Amino acid sequence: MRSKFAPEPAFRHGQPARTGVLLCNLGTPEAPTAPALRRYLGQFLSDHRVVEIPALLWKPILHGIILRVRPAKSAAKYATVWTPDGSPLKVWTDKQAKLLQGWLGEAGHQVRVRYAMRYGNPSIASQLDALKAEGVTRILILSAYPQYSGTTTASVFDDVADWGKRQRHLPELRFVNHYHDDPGYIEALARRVEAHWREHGQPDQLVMSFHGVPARTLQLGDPYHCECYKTGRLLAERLGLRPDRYKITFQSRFGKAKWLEPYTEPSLIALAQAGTRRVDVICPGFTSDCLETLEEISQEAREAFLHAGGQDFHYIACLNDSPAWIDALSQLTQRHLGGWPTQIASAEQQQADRDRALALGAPN
Ligand SMILES: C=CC1=C(C)c2cc3[nH]c(cc4nc(cc5[nH]c(cc1n2)c(C)c5CCC(=O)O)C(CCC(=O)O)=C4C)c(C)c3C=C
Ligand SMILES: [Fe+2]
Ligand SMILES: [Fe+2]
Repeated sequence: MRSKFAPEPAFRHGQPARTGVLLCNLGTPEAPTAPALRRYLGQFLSDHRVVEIPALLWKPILHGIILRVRPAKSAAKYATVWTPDGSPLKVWTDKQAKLLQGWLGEAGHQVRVRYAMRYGNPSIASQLDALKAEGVTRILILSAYPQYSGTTTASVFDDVADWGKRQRHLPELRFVNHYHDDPGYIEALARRVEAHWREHGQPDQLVMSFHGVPARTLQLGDPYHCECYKTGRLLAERLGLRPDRYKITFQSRFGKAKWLEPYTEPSLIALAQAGTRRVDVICPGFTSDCLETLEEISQEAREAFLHAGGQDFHYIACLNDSPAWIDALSQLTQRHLGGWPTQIASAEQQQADRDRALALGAPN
């Protein structure tokens, strides 16, 4: 009888435990084309964590309508943000993983950093396999989502658990649930905003736009809404903004059901109509720029605000490869690795690693 467990390499007695960090992001299509979008959306929207409609009802809608119409429309939007190196989400996540590896210290300090995508490639399973093949026996799963949501964070957990079901020799696993109020994360966001304001002055309103989820999930106990509000409040406090100078909104609504409100675009239109001349928009829940920030906010929402009478619209880029963010990621990782004997490097070695990571291309 064939076993469902993959064959294991011979157990290496006496070798030091190696630690892996897997930075997991949502996923993105392989190309800005309708067939690539069909594959990506097919996998994404079949996840019951994302669309909580019974499969018997949802499958005919997904395959009969959505996957016939949406791929071409979404592909056209992706084409407007695609870079020579591929999808922005993948480019930034790849770079963050490389920089984090440098910040933490490379070979010799026993920590190996990789990134994976929940949908599409590189898959979570392939990167967990790769870490195991590199001799890693302890893995920290770190999602790119600061705010916990069943639709994203828990879905990453499901995928890791599915992989685990196929392993005979499991690594030790740790899972970061959220870091929506992490001081390093808030500081990195604040520095992003302050850098923008040093160059362009302050707006009348700072709009903090988070990805939406169905409103029902809040009633059912998902903490996402509360965590977005806490992030927003902490960022405003750090920036010294009074409550009438900022607004928290939710974007990227999908389908006809009620999602978390207030919605971003109608809020921007209302602000313009009420005489707000300049808005700055930041998307704190997205740690990498992607379709939802570069197209939906920086293009579509900008146009809606200006069309409604607003004068000036500034989009503030995501954390991407900002040094304060990589530093926050590194602190967060080290805290969650606490207790695992990973031989974190000396202060001098860490500085040398940061210099090397910066030479990889992070701006100052
Ligand atoms: C169908 C419901 C969706 C839920 C629930 C949802 C939650 C959710 N998503 C993100 C982050 C991202 N979503 C992105 C794209 C995207 N999201 C949905 C739908 C839901 N998201 C779709 C259909 C798409 C694809 C684009 C489209 O066709 O409109 C992205 C960008 C990916 C990229 O390639 O650039 C991100 C990031 C979060 C954080 C979240 C819940 C908190
Ligand atoms: Fe989404
Ligand atoms: Fe969108």
